[in-house]
Amino acid sequence: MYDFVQKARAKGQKANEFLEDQKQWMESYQWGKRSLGLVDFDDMLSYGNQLLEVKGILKKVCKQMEYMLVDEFQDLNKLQMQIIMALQKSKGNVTVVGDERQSIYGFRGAAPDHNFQVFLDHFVDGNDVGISNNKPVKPLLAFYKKKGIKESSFQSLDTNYRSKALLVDLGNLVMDTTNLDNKLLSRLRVSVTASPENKTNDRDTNSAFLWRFRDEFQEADSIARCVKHLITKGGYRGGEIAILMRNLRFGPLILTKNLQNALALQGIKYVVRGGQSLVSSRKWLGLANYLRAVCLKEDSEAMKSCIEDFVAGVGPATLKRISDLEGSVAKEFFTNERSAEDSRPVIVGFEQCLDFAIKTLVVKGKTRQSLQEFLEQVYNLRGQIGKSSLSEFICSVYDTIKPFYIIPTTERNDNSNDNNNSAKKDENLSAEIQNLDFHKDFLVSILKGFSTFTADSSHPDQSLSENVENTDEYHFNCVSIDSTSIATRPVILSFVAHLSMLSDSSLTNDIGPPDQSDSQSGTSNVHNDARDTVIISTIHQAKGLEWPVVFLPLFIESLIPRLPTQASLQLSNDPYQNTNPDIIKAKLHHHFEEEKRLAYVAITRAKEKVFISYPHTTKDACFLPRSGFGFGFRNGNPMFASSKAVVDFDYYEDVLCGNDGAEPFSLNHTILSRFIPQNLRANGGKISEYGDLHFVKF
Ligand SMILES: Nc1ncnc2c1ncn2[C@@H]1O[C@H](COP(=O)(O)OP(=O)(O)OP(=O)(O)O)[C@@H](O)[C@H]1O
Repeated sequence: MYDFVQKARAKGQKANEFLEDQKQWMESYQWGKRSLGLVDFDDMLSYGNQLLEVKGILKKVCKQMEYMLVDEFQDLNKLQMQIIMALQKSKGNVTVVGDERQSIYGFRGAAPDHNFQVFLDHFVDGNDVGISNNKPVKPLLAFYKKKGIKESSFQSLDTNYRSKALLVDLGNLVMDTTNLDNKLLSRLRVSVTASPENKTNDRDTNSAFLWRFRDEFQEADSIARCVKHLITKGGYRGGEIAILMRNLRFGPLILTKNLQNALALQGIKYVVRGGQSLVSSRKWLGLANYLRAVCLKEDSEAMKSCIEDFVAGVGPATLKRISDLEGSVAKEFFTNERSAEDSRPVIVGFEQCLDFAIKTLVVKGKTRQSLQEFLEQVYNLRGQIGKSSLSEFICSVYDTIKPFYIIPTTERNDNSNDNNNSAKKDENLSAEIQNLDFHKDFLVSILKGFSTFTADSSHPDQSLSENVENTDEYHFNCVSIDSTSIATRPVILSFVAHLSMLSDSSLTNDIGPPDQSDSQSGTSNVHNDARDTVIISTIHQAKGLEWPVVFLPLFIESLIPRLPTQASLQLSNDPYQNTNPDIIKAKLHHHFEEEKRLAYVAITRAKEKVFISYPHTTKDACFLPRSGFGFGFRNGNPMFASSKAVVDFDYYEDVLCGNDGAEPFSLNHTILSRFIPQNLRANGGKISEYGDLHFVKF
């Protein structure tokens, strides 16, 4: 319903244009909003627009601004365009920047052709407003010359300073196959070239990769290993890497789940953006950290975060003092537990430092007491591993941290320099507990919805959610956390990954530039450091952003390009129109053009490397190699038009594309017919239902 309302409003549809049942939807949606006292995003636009009609307001607003600059102009819908029109003070005060290739908000009513047309008709007055040395858009000028528009009213931005030349080529290949049926847009299009600097860089030859994997588990695992490799050996930081996907969910399927598990198992910090967050709360992150701290003794960062969250009066300064004991702990270990001949290095985790700090009175008084109590709780919970079921165990962890969320700040002992910091945090946490019904039943319901592939690695597809009891009955085998066996850890980590996805927005909120005091004191507060956090995001959310390295997993038909649904084709209720092959063809064309632009946006987010991948076993194949996108496999090697892409990780030889011989491609191929799976192609123009999706036969 929301989807319908959103689209209708974005298109500026009026009530009298709706059918009877659509009117009812609209009314009940409005009623629901009003009764809850809510204003949605479109309301902000339409109320804003209405406000401008109130006498005096428009004048007042316009007085405040001399010039207007509109970025991402192609994405404006009609309502937004109306606002721009209203705010236009005089010709020449509006500058718009847009790229028709990046128009990916058609589903929200974006109408680039309409926007550019309106701009040319209403805003351009022929004033010479030359602002750069870029070339004007020649073809467009020829067309508009007779209207008296001067050349410098248009500037073409045709140099890509962001990406390596091969990535620019790849983007162009994708777009070259786009058939523009709109004259204005085709006149506006300029061909993009890489900047001279990006053309000459040696690394360019290793910038684009196409991977095919056995299945989505192998894909996720390999991406996580590759990310790790890039961070540990390639000199990249986590925050320089993004994993972009068409959808983070697909119906009930959580598409990022495998990736999250794989990243968690590699110890890579990540944040999921753009997903539908079921629970937006920091407390879920707190629970996830506590689980990690209990289950993974070596996860120092999780333990530090827990202490910050759950131990009163301890903040970054105290944590740093404790971390600094690393050397002393190692020395003690060598003296007491190692023979003189054993020269293996020793890795000291934060927990050992904490234990040492308590023993040697490096921390004193109430802080020491609180830290000791915290450690004892952790040890107690660890003792349960191997004895209780997953749900019992997680509920015990929850019971342990629950009091920290409900004890008011004033009753907490704040006894160090970190008081302010921790008091503020406590305040946030207790505000959250009041707002959300955070109780055990809810936790258990999440647990019941949790399915993991790690419970029985011999059956990677086993979904524990099919049988809740399975999860509940699953007992940990791992008797000691120190054991090298990881038999139970994946289960817990899977759950942690699952949980952190539920709390993705709270994680996102936590990410920010490193705290000044932290960098001065040398403390690394990794959890709050965006620079070390890999981003998992939707392609739509990545718009306008860039990363040195971009992974594009699950590049499979049905995700990208998404197959058209009845709704996406916006078929009308008129049965004649729905069976008219020309109309259907035109709408399909429109649908897939937008999907290709999405691929273009995804590819052009990368500055240095892009890894496009897809699992082989799914029913849906990757459409890239056989589409007009201009790249595919030859003799088992991924190739683009220039054959320049060479995979540079020997490490990954085993997981790279299989030998499927040449798979030729043709730039001239009719994209449309290639996109529609063979079995769905038929004569006539009937719509058939296929599972939940409606496919169109033509
Ligand atoms: N003249 C220039 N010289 C060097 N680098 C530049 C120049 N202009 C832009 N860049 C760099 O190129 C990258 C892309 O620039 P910017 O984000 O402004 O482009 P954009 O057209 O808005 O991109 P998109 O619309 O695809 O998101 C940035 O890293 C920016 O610093």
